[in-house]
Amino acid sequence: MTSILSVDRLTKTYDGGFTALDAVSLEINEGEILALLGPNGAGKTTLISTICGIVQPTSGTVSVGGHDTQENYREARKLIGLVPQEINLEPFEKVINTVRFSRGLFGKPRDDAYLEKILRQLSLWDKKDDAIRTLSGGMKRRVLIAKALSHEPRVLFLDEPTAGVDVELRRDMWEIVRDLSDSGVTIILTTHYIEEAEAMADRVGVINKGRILLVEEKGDLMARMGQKELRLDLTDAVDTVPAALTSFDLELEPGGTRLIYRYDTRAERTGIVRLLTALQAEGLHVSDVETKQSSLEEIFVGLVKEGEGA
Ligand SMILES: Nc1ncnc2c1ncn2[C@@H]1O[C@H](COP(=O)(O)OP(=O)(O)OP(=O)(O)O)[C@@H](O)[C@H]1O
Repeated sequence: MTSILSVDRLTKTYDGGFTALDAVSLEINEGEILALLGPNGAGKTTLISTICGIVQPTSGTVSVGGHDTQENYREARKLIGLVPQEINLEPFEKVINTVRFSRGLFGKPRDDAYLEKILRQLSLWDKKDDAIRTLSGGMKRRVLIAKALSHEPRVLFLDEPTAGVDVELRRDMWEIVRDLSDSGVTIILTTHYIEEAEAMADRVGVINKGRILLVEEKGDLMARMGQKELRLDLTDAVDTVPAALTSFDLELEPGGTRLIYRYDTRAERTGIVRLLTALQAEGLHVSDVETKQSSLEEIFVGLVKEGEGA
């Protein structure tokens, strides 16, 4: 895997003395989709803005495609496209003109064929001559993406691409992001929606209070998320898990009347029926059952809490 973006101990302390980024290090691989998940005020926008050169870092370095953003800002910035959180478009401008103008800002020669390609990809081609103010909110967001892609960046940042967007548009956006990824663009998006990270990302990073708490393959996180607990209350207490049941992943709670069985919800067989049959064969009677899902949400909330306790 080739690294396209390298963030090394990036720290940002704002003028008032508030540290919004605290020694953040992150390696982004070419072609991946990374979702940065974090609560309000975690530092997501500050991180993106610092990488894109909108905010000056207090210390640390960022390099994009081998170009240091401090020493070689213009070269580094050319490789980055940024879709901001807020819609900041010129209402009376035509779609095509605003996208063409964005490309020009990066000193790229006019290339109508390329702009047609991205406008088509974003289902905006038939709106190219429409004034921005006549577009729906979802289309305006797509225009922001078209602008960000206009100079052919290799890395695209999407800051909260679906904040305040309805469920249907959110799904549209997910599809667009996947499409862009398939066309070879590396994507870093921020979100507070866990399901968004689940739906799109190859890797998920969790950020809170200016610190990266983890960066992990989504599959690994999902494997943890897939865990479910079955709690079985026994009529009579036992001292230990009976030998016949040791092949099951069972935990006996203190007091001896509750067994906890952990299983993978995505497995073809959960083993529950087998477990209940084995319990019966052992002469153990179950008086009540309860299940509990450990979700990515719980993992996320747990991580954030742990980080705060530290
Ligand atoms: N210009 C600034 N001066 C001082 N503090 C700032 C400035 N910009 C942001 N902050 C603070 O830095 C922290 C991180 O803000 P940031 O916008 O990066 O968070 P975020 O994770 O993007 O949040 P959200 O999800 O709400 O957009 C916040 O506490 C915010 O108040």
